[in-house]
Amino acid sequence: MQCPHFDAGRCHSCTLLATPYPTQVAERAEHVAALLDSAVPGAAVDWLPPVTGPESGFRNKAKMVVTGTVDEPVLGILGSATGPFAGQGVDLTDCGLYPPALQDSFPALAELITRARLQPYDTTSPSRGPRRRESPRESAWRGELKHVLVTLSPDGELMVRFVLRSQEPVARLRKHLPSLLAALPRVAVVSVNVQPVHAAVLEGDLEIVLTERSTLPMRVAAGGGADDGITLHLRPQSFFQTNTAVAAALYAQARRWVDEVAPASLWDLYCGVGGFALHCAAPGRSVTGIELSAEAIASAVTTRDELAHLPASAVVATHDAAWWAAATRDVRFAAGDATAFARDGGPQAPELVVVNPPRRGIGPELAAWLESSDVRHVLYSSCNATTLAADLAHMPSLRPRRARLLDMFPQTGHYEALVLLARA
Ligand SMILES: C[S@@+](CC[C@H](N)C(=O)[O-])C[C@H]1O[C@@H](n2cnc3c(N)ncnc32)[C@H](O)[C@@H]1O
Repeated sequence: MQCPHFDAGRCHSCTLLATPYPTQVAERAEHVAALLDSAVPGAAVDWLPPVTGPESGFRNKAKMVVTGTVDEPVLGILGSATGPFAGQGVDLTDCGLYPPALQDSFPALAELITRARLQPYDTTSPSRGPRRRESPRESAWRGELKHVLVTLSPDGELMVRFVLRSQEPVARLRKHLPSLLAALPRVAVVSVNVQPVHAAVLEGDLEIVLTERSTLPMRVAAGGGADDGITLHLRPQSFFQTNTAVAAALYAQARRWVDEVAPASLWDLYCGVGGFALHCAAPGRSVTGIELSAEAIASAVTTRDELAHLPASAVVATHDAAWWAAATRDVRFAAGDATAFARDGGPQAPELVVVNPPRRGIGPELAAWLESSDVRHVLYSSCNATTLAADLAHMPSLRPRRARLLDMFPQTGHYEALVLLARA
């Protein structure tokens, strides 16, 4: 794939652009197999062929740093610390990783920034004198708008979040919101996130939703059909897998392996908005999802309740309304720390545990708990095979049996790996 920004040295994100895509996939497959082999020597792992999706236009979310001026805002990234673009805003509105519907939203968003006078946050210079630089207080930096975060649903709707330094511009944003909604009628949710700290942090704790709707419906359909996917609800501060097509394949694969094992009880730790829990639900199966973000838990509960009360004629993910009413009867979600829940949870250990942690992995404490528990199977979905391998080394009694690479982030060294472990 060719990219003018990469060629000119303006953006270095897609480190493997020069490598043909089939070679990239083969190398990633070798990489994860070698890591698993070194973590668990001699494990007889049945590898399924890698799941791939489109090579470009696959990112469902754009995280745009806003630089430039209020009259000419630049949406993209800040050039890397060294080199010819250091400290400069780089326009990435035509980035090839974004689908056309995301790219098409950027001009109207830039126009709103100008109309509502959302001055881009100036990360480079405190406004008043050297003493401020010695003691960097947030008030010393100019500007308000830090990032614009845009998520595209598979059905073409958008969620737009403005990350601001303070609430000062919120009234202006509200006033000009109708013009944005007129220009982009597929915008379902608009919110402000307040991130008051001068630090390389994408977003803060406070979220103010400006639209009537607060969730973006994300239909994840492995087969692509209108009624074969579950529609997950996504609130502004919740995590969602970056590549919706590959995420659908990930949840479908998880469901197939879980149904083969047919556990009566399952925990989905690090459950986010409930993707694994809800895809793996079944009549007679008790499912518990645990997640740190209360917003994500609220989203998961919304989806569960929607599935529990489908209209009699509805068919979702090939099951009818009666099946879903039975499948969701024993599905619960709770906000909390995954390790603390397992350690202090009190309830009997389930037959199967799904874990899908952030890049740092589940860590030695949860791995040790799983190792010494009665859990028969673990389904580990990982976006970082190095921490996956380290975690597996802490669970020698749980042997990897089946595995699959899911190519979630083409053009980069990153990928998702799904591994089914069974107690030896
Ligand atoms: C890779 S995401 C997976 C989310 C979800 N399984 C999915 O498929 O979208 C990891 C999730 O773990 C959550 N998380 C981070 N630390 C956690 C912790 N200590 N305990 C529970 N959840 C945590 C994050 O908020 C995030 O939603």
